[in-house]
Amino acid sequence: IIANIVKTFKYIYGLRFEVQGLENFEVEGPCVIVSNHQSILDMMGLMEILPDDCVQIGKKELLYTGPVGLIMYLGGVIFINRKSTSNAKTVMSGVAQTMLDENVKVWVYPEGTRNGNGDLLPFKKGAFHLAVQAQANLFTVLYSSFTSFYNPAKKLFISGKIRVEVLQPIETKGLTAEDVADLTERCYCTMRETFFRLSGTAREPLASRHNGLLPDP
Ligand SMILES: CCCCC/C=C\C/C=C\CCCCCCCC(=O)SCCNC(=O)CCNC(=O)[C@H](O)C(C)(C)COP(=O)(O)OP(=O)(O)OC[C@H]1O[C@@H](n2cnc3c(N)ncnc32)[C@H](O)[C@@H]1OP(=O)(O)O
Ligand SMILES: CCCCCCCC/C=C\CCCCCCCC(=O)OC[C@@H](O)COP(=O)(O)O
Repeated sequence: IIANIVKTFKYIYGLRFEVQGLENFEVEGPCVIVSNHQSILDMMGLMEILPDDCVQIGKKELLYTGPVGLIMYLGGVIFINRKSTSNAKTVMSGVAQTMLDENVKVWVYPEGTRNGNGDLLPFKKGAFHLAVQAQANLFTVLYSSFTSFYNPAKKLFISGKIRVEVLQPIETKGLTAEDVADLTERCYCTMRETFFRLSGTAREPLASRHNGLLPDP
């Protein structure tokens, strides 16, 4: 119900979604879906392609946003405390079991926060641990940059087109916790390349973007 309501918002805001690779979602069974997260506008992009039986991981503060929090709670959003890694890890290991028991898909924003600076932030590892723990397929989804039509700092919000791509699933069967760092890095590199391609922007070296905090790809 919520997806159908939110999907109508694009007409109000003059946004158009051009989706490629949706057929990649046509794989049975539980999975983890990771995507980039630029703004609250992502809720429209999420609902545009949301598969059935898919819940999202959200920060626990969202639970206290009145009716919106209640809707999220009823919709099955899994709330985590980002300030406590041990608490978030405990919640997420329970999620791996539920995914398998109830055939559920889980959508995670691995940047862990909104980021509208025209690049991807370094990824947190929770989503990748989750996929490995559940031995489930991992899907990566990219939304092109919003910066040409939406920039709160410049008070810019005009109509625009968002290109979306669902990439081929990545199998995690046989992977263990030791493989998570490598899996995270591989997904980050692929998603960043795809993000720049969809956005029509040039790839900048990681070191200059993140002040050398990230290792070279
Ligand atoms: C008409 C009205 C309409 C109204 C519409 C209303 C509602 C719409 C309905 C629904 C839509 C809902 C959409 C919700 C969107 C919500 C968006 C968000 O809130 S994004 C923010 C929250 N999400 C996240 O933070 C997820 C990403 N974060 C992570 O995955 C993190 O890893 C973490 C689990 C939170 C932990 O964070 P930390 O900062 O500690 O990061 P690290 O990744 O560096 O981890 C540290 C350390 O721990 C190891 N680790 C991490 N996770 C695990 C694990 N699960 N198991 C084992 N180990 C784990 C990790 O490897 C690191 O160790 P090491 O460095 O040694 O490798
Ligand atoms: C100005 C344009 C506003 C347009 C809004 C259009 C779309 C609205 C659709 C549904 C409305 C309510 C859903 C609220 C969900 C909010 C999800 C979100 O974006 O949470 C922030 C969280 O990830 C990270 O938080 P921080 O970036 O760390 O803090």
